[in-house]
Amino acid sequence: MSGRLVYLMGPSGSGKDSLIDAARDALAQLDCVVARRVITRSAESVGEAVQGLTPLAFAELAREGGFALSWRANGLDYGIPVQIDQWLAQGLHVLVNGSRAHLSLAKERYPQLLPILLSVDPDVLRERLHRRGRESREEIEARLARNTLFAGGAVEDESGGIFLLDNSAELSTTLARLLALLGNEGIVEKPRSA
Ligand SMILES: Nc1ncnc2c1ncn2[C@@H]1O[C@H](COP(=O)(O)OP(=O)(O)OP(=O)(O)O)[C@@H](O)[C@H]1O
Ligand SMILES: O=P(O)(O)OC[C@H]1O[C@H](OP(=O)(O)O)[C@H](O)[C@@H]1O
Repeated sequence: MSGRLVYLMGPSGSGKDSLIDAARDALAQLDCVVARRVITRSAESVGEAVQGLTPLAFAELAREGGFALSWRANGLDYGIPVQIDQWLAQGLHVLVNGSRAHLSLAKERYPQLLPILLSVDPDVLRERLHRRGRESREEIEARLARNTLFAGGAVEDESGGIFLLDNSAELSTTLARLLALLGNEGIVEKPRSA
């Protein structure tokens, strides 16, 4: 039986990495693996544990079929290693930190994927990006501007089967709601044989 791809997306700064980190132990109990992304981001950047590659090395890996999913955003290339297909085939669930713009292509490859959109109040988002301090002021403005591409669009629409998760308040509240959602979708701890 194959596992389910959990596709977590949302604006830069909405808290995807924080939520994934907070959920890591609980996800392991649910046989849900978190995919490690490959990003052409400099190794000095603060943030999630990713594999950093040069644009050239990234392109080479993409040509060799190394990515199950890949996209370009915020001036960077992002890739999800093709290894996730093995995990899914083994019955493990896989959570990816995805891109809103890439959702429709991701759905083509993984029709059963569970799309979750993390959102946050715009003023809170700006404040969190500045406080995190990973990007320059200009880069932060570009990231905030990118959100207008999605405002009011299909990706915000729950009727398209996308689950909306608000992270404007406490992370622990968002975590509890994420785990409840996964449970409702049948992603539950498997009974262990003695
Ligand atoms: N519920 C929350 N309450 C307060 N601060 C939060 C909350 N969730 C996340 N943060 C903080 O907001 C900032 C952005 O969070 P995070 O880096 O997890 O976002 P992200 O969606 O992964 O962004 P990106 O896509 O750019 O990597 C971080 O400094 C994080 O500590
Ligand atoms: O704007 P959209 O298409 O949703 O996504 C763009 C990409 O930017 C963010 O990454 P990061 O802030 O560079 O870590 C997201 O995680 C995503 O991968």
